[in-house]
Amino acid sequence: MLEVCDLAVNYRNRWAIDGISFRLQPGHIAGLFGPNGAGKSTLIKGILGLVPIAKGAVSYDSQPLKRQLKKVAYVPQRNKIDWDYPVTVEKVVMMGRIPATGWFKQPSRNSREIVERALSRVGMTQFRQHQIRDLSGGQQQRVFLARAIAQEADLFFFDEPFNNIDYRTEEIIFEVFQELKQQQKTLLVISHDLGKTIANYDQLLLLNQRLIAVGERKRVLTNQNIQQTYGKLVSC
Ligand SMILES: Nc1ncnc2c1ncn2[C@@H]1O[C@H](COP(=O)(O)OP(=O)(O)OP(=O)(O)O)[C@@H](O)[C@H]1O
Repeated sequence: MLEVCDLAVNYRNRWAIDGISFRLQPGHIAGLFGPNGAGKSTLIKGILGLVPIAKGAVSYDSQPLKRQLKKVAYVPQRNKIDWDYPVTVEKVVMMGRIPATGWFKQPSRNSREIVERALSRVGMTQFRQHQIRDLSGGQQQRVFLARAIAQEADLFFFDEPFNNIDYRTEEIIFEVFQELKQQQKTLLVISHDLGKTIANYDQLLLLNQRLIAVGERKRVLTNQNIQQTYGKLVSC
């Protein structure tokens, strides 16, 4: 189980997030929602130690998560990635194997098979030798999903994977999420869609600097919680 306890991140004397506590169970998909600037990306970065945390603790199976980062797959927002970097699709997915095999080692046959299966799963096999910068946004997102699959992690963090993608890519992403859930993985996904895709999440978190609500969909999506999170009523 992932446990976040009283987490806070401060940027230049301003609290981006404060007092965040929650737990995520294996075999659950959690959706993290909140307005722009609510601190959603910061929360994931704080959990992973990618930004300094001002206070709080994060543990996985009762041990500090920072000592178990090999078990984590993280897919950042697409617009935060340098897409001009010259690298092929296959190499990007193979990078998912580095935590397991180490740097500077020739990929094992097992790793090559895992990468092949991951590429096939997201429908990108025929693009394996393409440069990542030449792909469409949705194709790039599929490649990063394949890299996360290839990592064979226990915990998965996705920052807005659904931005600017087509319907089929969205479908593939949710199919893979369900497969990971069946494998008892733990998923935390940032999204903005409080519409029909909300049914894919077992647990919702509403964030606006503080955690407004966390838990099962029906209990979380009350008008009062949504108003507190977004500052106005939205239909969902
Ligand atoms: N490196 C940084 N230095 C200073 N302030 C930052 C930094 N990163 C984020 N912030 C600020 O912290 C707040 C939370 O940002 P964050 O990116 O976590 O929000 P978000 O909920 O992910 O937003 P969005 O939905 O727009 O992606 C914002 O006010 C942002 O301007």
